[in-house]
Amino acid sequence: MTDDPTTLKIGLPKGSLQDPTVDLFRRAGYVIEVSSRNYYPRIDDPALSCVMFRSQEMSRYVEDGVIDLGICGHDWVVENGSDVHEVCELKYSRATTRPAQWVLAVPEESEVSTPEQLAGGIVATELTGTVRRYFEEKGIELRKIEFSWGATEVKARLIDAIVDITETGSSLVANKLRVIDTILTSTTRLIANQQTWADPAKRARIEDLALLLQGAIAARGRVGLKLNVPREKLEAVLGLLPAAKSPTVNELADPAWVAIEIIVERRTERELVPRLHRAGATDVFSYPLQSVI
Ligand SMILES: Nc1ncnc2c1ncn2[C@@H]1O[C@H](COP(=O)(O)OP(=O)(O)OP(=O)(O)O)[C@@H](O)[C@H]1O
Ligand SMILES: O=P(O)(O)OC[C@H]1O[C@H](OP(=O)(O)OP(=O)(O)O)[C@H](O)[C@@H]1O
Ligand SMILES: [Mg+2]
Repeated sequence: MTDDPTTLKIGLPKGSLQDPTVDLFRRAGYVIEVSSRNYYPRIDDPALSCVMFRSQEMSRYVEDGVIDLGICGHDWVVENGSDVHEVCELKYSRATTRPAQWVLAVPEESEVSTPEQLAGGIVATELTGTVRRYFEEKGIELRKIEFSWGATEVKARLIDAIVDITETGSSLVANKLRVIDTILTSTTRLIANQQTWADPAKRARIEDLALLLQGAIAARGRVGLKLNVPREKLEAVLGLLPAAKSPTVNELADPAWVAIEIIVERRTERELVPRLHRAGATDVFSYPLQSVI
């Protein structure tokens, strides 16, 4: 890491969020290299220096100014009660773009179906502070909230319940667990040290970084479409396109034809393209987008 005071020190999350975070930086246009035992990834931006931390600890180091910025789950900012500035939400988890959820779960065969029925029981979790507050706010007294180092699902049958994180739900299904409540929903965040954020020059650079990262996320769900249309069918084809943004319409060498270019939601592509073709569009091709800002 550099000691240059103008360099922004950013913490990248080790663990669950590591691969999707590195992938996000690459799609945002950075060349970033991570090697397995070196916790200082190399990045091709001289104004940024990277260090890897566990997501759980990120907000503490950002709060203390050890690093200027960090990427971590919102859950651990809440759990640590850190005074940091949340610059923006970055919508990705370990495997999907869905948020991760901390859920209160019991074995499928358990008679418990409400948190109140857990009074006097033992609950295991990694997120002890947040879980303690949850039960306190409901006025439910437990015998114990036990810290779990991991493999939390297995403990549900040894004690009364667990609070663990779920994203795809496959671990809950595999361990035959039933969710009785959601305690916290969490997405990934870009967080900044309060003093760094208060510095206008640094803030502008952080905002630029946020824009690039969010642009790469926005591009993931969209595709570009390019198509040629006979001029007399232009109106019919335009009528099929999403209304929110007007498409680019370009002249072609042959005055009887025009070319249309538009960005659409990836999930609508399959339905839209055959309809455009039927309406007279030819040479329809779609391409992935690197970034949408
Ligand atoms: N599917 C997921 N499982 C676990 N954490 C996830 C998932 N999706 C997103 N996260 C986020 O990742 C962070 C936890 O990451 P971290 O890698 O440090 O823990 P971990 O995955 O439990 O690590 P370990 O492999 O040691 O269990 C949290 O902020 C959490 O919200
Ligand atoms: O809903 P899913 O997509 O299945 O994801 C949730 C799983 O991921 C995490 O486990 P992790 O790999 O961190 O192992 P750990 O339980 O040992 O921490 C979490 O503790 C769940 O087990
Ligand atoms: Mg884990």
